[in-house]
Amino acid sequence: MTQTVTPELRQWIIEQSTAGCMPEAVLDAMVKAGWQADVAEAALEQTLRDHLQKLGAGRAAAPAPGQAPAQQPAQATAREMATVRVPDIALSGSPRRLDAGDRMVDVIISVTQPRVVVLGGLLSHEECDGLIEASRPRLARSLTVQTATGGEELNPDRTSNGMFFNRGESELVKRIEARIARLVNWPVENGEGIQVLNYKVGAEYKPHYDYFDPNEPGTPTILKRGGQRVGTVVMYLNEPPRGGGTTFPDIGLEVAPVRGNAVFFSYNRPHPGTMTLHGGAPVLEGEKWVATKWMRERVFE
Ligand SMILES: O=C(O)CCC(=O)C(=O)O
Ligand SMILES: [Fe+2]
Repeated sequence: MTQTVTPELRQWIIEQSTAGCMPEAVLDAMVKAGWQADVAEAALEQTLRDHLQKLGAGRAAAPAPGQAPAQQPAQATAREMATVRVPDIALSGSPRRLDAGDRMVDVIISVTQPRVVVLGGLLSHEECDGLIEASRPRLARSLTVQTATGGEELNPDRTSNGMFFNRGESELVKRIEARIARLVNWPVENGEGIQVLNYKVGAEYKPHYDYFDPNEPGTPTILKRGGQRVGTVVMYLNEPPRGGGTTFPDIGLEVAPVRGNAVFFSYNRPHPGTMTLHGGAPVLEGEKWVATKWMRERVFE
């Protein structure tokens, strides 16, 4: 059976995309509604391309008489058209150290795909201790935002204790937030409050993605506050003698938890294709403390 793309479907695609739905989610919904995957993909790509061209034509100046019309941009895929800007660290020229404003930070490892950068000395030892001590009275078994409802729940995949600082709540928190914002070129206002996690022996955070799953019914509610997550910085506040590394199974990378160091990674769409699956490996000896900073597309308040 041949399926025909109707004007209603085109209109629906444009509405979903304008509302911030990623192409993968729109595609998925179409397939679930009975569209053949190849028809759905072609319709999505063509509709978005036509729509963007129409928007662009509205803005572009008409060519002067006798002048050739402006060249059409190279054909982009629907995914490329929907790609968002993400936090990133300026590493062109391969600098050994980065100026984070009030502190120089070492570049230890950088990976381009996925974007992962291991940073040395993002925090001083005193700052690590300061975060741990400030968090202690507020620790509770970690809750994860539950995308099914938009609420919070106890997550068996995450056996750590945790708490959130409010953004800018103390001089220490403010200083660290400003440093991260400068390093990853992303506004402080787009960041969630720093989260501190404490893992005891045997505790872990099973591999997961930090973005919110577009297929979960609670996700649109979560996204109203600042849009998707697009980047993460995990800072190590202490050093468990064994275990507790941050693993990236898709690329076989394990980052050792070294006090004051951090791992940064970014993801331009909420999709496993970003290869940003990661987890906190079980702590085998001692305990582990980390502070996580998540960055959103827009202002988070
Ligand atoms: O504990 C770790 O190494 C990873 C933490 C993490 O993935 C998170 O906080 O989202
Ligand atoms: Fe994570």
